[in-house]
Amino acid sequence: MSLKSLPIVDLSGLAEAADSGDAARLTPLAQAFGDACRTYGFCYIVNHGISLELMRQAFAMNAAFHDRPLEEKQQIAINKAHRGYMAMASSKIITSSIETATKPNLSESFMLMHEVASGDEQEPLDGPNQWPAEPVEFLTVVGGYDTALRQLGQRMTRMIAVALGLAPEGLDDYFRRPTTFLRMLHYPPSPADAGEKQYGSAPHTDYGFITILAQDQNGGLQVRSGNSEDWIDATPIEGAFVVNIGDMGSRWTNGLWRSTPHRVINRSGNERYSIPYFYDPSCDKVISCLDTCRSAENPAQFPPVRYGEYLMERIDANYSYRKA
Ligand SMILES: O=C(O)CCC(=O)C(=O)O
Ligand SMILES: [Fe+2]
Repeated sequence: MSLKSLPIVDLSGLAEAADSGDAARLTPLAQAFGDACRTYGFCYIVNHGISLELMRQAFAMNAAFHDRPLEEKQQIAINKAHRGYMAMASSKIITSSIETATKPNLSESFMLMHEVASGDEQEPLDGPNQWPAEPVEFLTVVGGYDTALRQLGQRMTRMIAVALGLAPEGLDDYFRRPTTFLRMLHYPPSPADAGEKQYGSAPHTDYGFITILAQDQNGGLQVRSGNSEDWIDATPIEGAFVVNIGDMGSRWTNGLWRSTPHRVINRSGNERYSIPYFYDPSCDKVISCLDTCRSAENPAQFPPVRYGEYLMERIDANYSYRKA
């Protein structure tokens, strides 16, 4: 199958329906979202409840942070808990089944994860976040954005449960301590002489459950069309998020929902900023094929896996700082 543009799913009413666990009101949203996930693994969402103003403020912080001097950003260089600043060219996608990455990605980023107080660490990636001292509003704005996105992830998970034939609360237990990554990305313009395979983000699938991505107006994100070699532009829509299913989301659903390859090439000539938010299960949860996604004719394709173990394998393979 090939497609020209991603479907747009209207989530009006999600907050009330999800918070009250109202399956009947979640059903129409769940149907539209589930269709997109089965067919494309990608869609835009609109009327999702996050204000345009908050999105704009988060982008302003993204640009202001990356404008700070490199030495200052390096003071919060990414740590073993995967939190902090990742300099240009430090992530290369090794586990991609799509294409062997030959050059590091042309991007720098700031990674914020779910907060774990010092002394409360239980999992390999647990630990406190590293906040920059400048810009001074960063913690308040980005912390607020992170909280809002977590709530959206929670609500969408109730819709997703319904889409997968469960009660609205059917997946709640897996997300008691969700594993979250908020990544503030900066992509410089791709140089005019950039050769083949020089990407802002090389072709990959995401590891986790769902990704809720905000992008600026520059464009550059492309999504693979069906099983073909064509790429379609995820053209920016102001105020919308691009949502996609990650490998764990696909595995959980026995492959019924797709984890679709995507890539970024910033040909706009401008600095490009994006903020993906990865909303994943608690690390201590074992993910096995959902009962509603298997049958005698369609048995489970993947063995159960503890989410934390699966995640560490992917993270250790893809980030050079972990090998240092
Ligand atoms: O920057 C983007 O538009 C996409 C980023 C992405 O795919 C990722 O970080 O996994
Ligand atoms: Fe991605």
